Amino acid sequence: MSSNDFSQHTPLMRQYFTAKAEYPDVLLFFRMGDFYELFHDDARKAARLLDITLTQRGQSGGNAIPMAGVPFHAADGYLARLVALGESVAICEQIGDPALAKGLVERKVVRVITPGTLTDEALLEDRRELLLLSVSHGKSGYGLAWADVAAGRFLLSTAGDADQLAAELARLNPAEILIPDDETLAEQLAGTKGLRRRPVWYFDADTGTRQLLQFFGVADLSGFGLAEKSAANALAIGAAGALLGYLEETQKQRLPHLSSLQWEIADEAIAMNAATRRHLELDERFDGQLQHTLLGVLDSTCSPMAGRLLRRWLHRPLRDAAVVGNRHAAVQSLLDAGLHDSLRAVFRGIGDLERILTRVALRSARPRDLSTLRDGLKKLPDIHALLAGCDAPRIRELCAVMVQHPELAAHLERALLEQPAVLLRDGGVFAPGFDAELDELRQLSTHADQFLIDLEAREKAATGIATLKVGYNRVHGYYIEISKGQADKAPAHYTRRQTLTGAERFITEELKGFEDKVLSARERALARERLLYEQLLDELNGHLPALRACAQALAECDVLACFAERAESLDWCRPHLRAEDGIRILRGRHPVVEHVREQPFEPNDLVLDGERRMLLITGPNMGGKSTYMRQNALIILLAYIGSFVPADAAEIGPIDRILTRIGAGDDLARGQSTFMVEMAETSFILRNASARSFVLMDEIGRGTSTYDGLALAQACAEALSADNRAYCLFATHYFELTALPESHPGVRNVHLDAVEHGDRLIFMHAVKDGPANRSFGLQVAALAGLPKPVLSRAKQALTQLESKSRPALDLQAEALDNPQQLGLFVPDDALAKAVDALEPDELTPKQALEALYRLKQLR
Ligand SMILES: Nc1ncnc2c1ncn2[C@@H]1O[C@H](COP(=O)(O)OP(=O)(O)OP(=O)(O)O)[C@@H](O)[C@H]1O
Repeated sequence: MSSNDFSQHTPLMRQYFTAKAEYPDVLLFFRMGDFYELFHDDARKAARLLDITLTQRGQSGGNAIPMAGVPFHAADGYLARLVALGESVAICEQIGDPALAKGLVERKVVRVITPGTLTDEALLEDRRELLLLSVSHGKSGYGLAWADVAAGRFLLSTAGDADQLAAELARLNPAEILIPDDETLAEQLAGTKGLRRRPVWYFDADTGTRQLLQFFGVADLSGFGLAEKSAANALAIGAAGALLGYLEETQKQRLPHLSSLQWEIADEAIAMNAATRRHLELDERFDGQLQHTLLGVLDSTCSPMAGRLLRRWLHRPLRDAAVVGNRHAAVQSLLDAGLHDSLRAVFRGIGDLERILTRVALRSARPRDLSTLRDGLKKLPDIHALLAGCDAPRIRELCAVMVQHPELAAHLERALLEQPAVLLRDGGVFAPGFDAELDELRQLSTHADQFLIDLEAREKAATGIATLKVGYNRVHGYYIEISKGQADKAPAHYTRRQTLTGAERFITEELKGFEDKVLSARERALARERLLYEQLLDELNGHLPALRACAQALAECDVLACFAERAESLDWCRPHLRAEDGIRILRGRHPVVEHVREQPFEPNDLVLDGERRMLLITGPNMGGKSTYMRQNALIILLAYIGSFVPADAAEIGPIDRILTRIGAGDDLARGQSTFMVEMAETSFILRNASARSFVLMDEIGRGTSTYDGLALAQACAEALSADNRAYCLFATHYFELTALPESHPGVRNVHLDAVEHGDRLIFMHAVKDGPANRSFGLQVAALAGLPKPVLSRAKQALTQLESKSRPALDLQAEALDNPQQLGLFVPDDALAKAVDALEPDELTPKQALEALYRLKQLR
């Protein structure tokens, strides 16, 4: 806008435009009295996003000004909605006192509320952290720095390639991402929510180093593992510098609670990419629902901070069996001592100390934050007493960090009312007896009447004047009134204040002093409370590092107690993480399906080792293939976060990755066809799976024509077993693949079964050795209600197809070039094979009956 334009505006609008010019990209909440007003485009946008009325305000520069506003006292709700939509809001407050200002009151942007930097309780979700992530890039890959400002965590990592970066983004799920304003990342991350482009030089490593040194007040960065001048460090420092710059710009205050910087090294965790997290529905289902997810079943933590820690653990299973084993031992010791219930009863009253301490550091803590902190500290002795009987090393370590603060707890106890006011500005925060001056001020304002009655009685007695009375009027204030007739008896220290027809009014030093005190007592009591509050915050800030460590230890104990409770309630067992390779899960169950299903869940084993690395899983639709595959991935994941697992026994060797390819149409929105997504995910797996990776492949190849699909499925299965040598569960409807074990020693067939009973189909859900013999596709279709005429036509077509003989599976190169040679149905000698495979002495009556049904179907 030219200065010419500018001068045409009213002084208020000029003030507005000056503020807005500094924050062109965010909504500006401009404080006017009891409202935050938005103007021009901001007003139009806010009206649309918040469904508030768009009005107009007078004229400025010759035009009506579009305006929308939200009441100051209801601003939190609107801000929460805006940040949830990814918007940032600059809060422009009135700085001066409007009553004292000559002309226009001064206004200033005091902070910018952005989705990734929230700390206000009202704007945060209890159990979900909001992260601000900054990403830099260079020849050696990417540097990542992220902060959970509300909890006071500041971390670093690096990603070697775009795949790893995508995996980290999926793990962290940041609310805001700062990227250099160049093409590399902008293109790569296009469409990611919360992207903010920042000038490229903000990510410069030298600038970053200076910023970090200054921010932490240290002479070098060796304490943060950043001493070495490596390319990875430079990238991480660049990202951290840009992040600090953004925090400075938006928060406009010191952030003393971000007191350290930690590395989270990718190789220390079991890697899971975005697809795996989605497929396993760790904390969100395909349809976006949160219920019936692993976290939904697992999370019985008491405090919100523990809920957040558990979610972080779930997204970052650790490879270090010693650390995880210590968690198992801690859970076991809680169970052995039968402590988890009583511990959890105490944790229920702990509250979100982690976030409260952040607000203490930012001096935005509210009175109820401090009373929650007080109540939490009061519980520490009980927690220590309960844990005294637990000798698990991790519990002992946590107890050592959970330092008790008896003096601080007693101080808060003395200082605060049991239930202090919600807002400091209303007073009513400090307890009587804590501060003599406050008590007196309160006494004055609340007990003024009694004082006057007492004074009147005293003065009557002292002067012997029966008509003497004490009164008050708005003009003259307090007075002692004596009737005309007795006025000359007034003692010498009475000063005449007013003469009325029938009476004289006096004032005394004492009454004057009382008046001064009373009239301002309320204001002064409030000011006193504010001062005491600041002092209390100072004191608490002196203990901040120890209190924060204590809060973190409490959160971890809460999670471990949750694991113990879940293990007991859901009958889960302690897994054994062994050093040798291999997986042996006995009678494993799917934690979520079991939880949701009303009928009993059929447990199944999984044994994988050097000889038996891949299971080809066949069986009817609805038979339980996907459930079986996922349950094993979830059991492995649970074991490596430190939880017990839904099985009778589990021994699991080292795992470096969990990789999954499971179909779901959720990627269509991203403009990729189902088949493209399937192949992209498969190629990721083939590039990344190692002999210690656990891989799930669900019906690979079904997204394209039968022969192409079969050929691809075969080639992938061969590669995974022969080249990657990964532990793999490979579910397929291509029966041809069941011949694979003949040529590939590490591959075994297992199947799930169903039996027809009259016109009903009964799924057995039990995993058995050997291939399935038919798919029951038509029966399942009937169950799903496919129209009868379509079904009968399908039956005819099936009979025709089945009557054509087919060659045995041969997927050598020539066959792949002539896919028509490939057949799709059960080999002719299947009946003979199935009869051979029967061991009549080993069968239960139920299994014998099932076998009979199977044999009949093979005819
Ligand atoms: N072990 C089990 N015990 C009890 N019920 C089970 C078991 N496994 C699966 N189910 C039930 O069967 C349903 C179908 O299972 P699932 O989706 O795993 O079958 P599927 O073989 O993968 O089917 P499709 O081939 O059609 O994808 C599940 O929703 C669950 O309710």
